[in-house]
Amino acid sequence: MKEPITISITGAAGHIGYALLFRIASGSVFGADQPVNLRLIEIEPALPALHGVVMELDDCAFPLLREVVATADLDEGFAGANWALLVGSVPRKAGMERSDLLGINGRIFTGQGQAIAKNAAKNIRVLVVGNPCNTNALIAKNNAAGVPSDRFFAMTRLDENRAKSQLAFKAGVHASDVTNLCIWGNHSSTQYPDFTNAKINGKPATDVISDHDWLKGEFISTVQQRGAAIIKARGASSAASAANAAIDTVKSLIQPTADGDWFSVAVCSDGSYGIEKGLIASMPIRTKSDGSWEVVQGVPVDDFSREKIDASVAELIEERDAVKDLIPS
Ligand SMILES: NC(=O)C1=CN([C@@H]2O[C@H](COP(=O)(O)OP(=O)(O)OC[C@H]3O[C@@H](n4cnc5c(N)ncnc54)[C@H](O)[C@@H]3O)[C@@H](O)[C@H]2O)C=CC1
Ligand SMILES: O=C([O-])CC(=O)C(=O)O
Repeated sequence: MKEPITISITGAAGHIGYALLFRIASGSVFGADQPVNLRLIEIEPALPALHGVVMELDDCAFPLLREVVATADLDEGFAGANWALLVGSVPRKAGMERSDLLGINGRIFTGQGQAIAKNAAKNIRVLVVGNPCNTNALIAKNNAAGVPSDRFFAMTRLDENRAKSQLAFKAGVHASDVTNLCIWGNHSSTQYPDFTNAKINGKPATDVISDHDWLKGEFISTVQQRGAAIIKARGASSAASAANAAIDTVKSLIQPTADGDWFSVAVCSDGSYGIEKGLIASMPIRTKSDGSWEVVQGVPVDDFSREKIDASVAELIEERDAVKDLIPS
């Protein structure tokens, strides 16, 4: 039996938390031979609800689940963490942009970044889900002195999965037939789902789908606005699909990427593709056989794509400038 790994999850009593914890505890994320410890972090008022969730975890009698800690104390919550899934934060309501949450949520990620730096394991990896996730990840990264920048990620996988499903519906194929789908930029309504490099059963999506007006118009706006459409329909923001995307992200970061493919996650830019260094921006990523990741280089960026990527990166710069006081110089 392997040594247990420790996963810290904030917002564990929330909607996404409820859809996430049980899949991690069951072994469907880190593997059927990998025991896990869960350190579940909530704000004080949500601790009673969190205790109910812990009772349910107990009642599953998961063979791989070892220690479960429920706490509002960040030092205790991130102690020895190998992975930190930062979900805890307020979701937006109908009519809001995700960036409207910066003032409410941004501050959460200063203390969490500091606590991660102080308490987590040396190999910590941090996935930020709470919105606006790119800039919250930027805040966490910049407050986590000593933790390398390549350990911080923000989630754009839900957007990738949404884009794959939309292309698959249009082409009359299954979503798993769609590969090489990159979301560029911010997890926001400026994000760019790049159909120009996507493939459907190995062929360019632009050859398989002849309706290029749809690709350039309705496809992009459907993906950009999908979160808002779910809030309108459900009266609450995506939770099960978001938890599923968080799981897909972690799995993609721990398993080698299929040859020639890539996946989407926002990482700390090294300046690739002209994206300002230091921003947390989504781009094409692959995981190598040694478990490290790299930005896939040489993905063609035409004039149409360039304009879209630049618009989303400009928004990331605006968000960063708006939270200057949360980022130590
Ligand atoms: N990146 C993405 O693709 C997506 C991101 N989201 C975002 O995920 C976040 C969580 O969504 P839901 O689970 O639906 O919301 P929710 O309101 O159901 O749960 C959030 C939980 O976070 C907790 N929380 C608040 N502040 C906290 C703090 N400082 N420390 C620890 N926990 C704290 C709350 O008590 C609550 O239990 C929202 O910001 C939402 O916008 C949602 C869907 C997709
Ligand atoms: O739209 C929202 O506020 C929640 C979210 O991030 C998504 O569903 O992509």
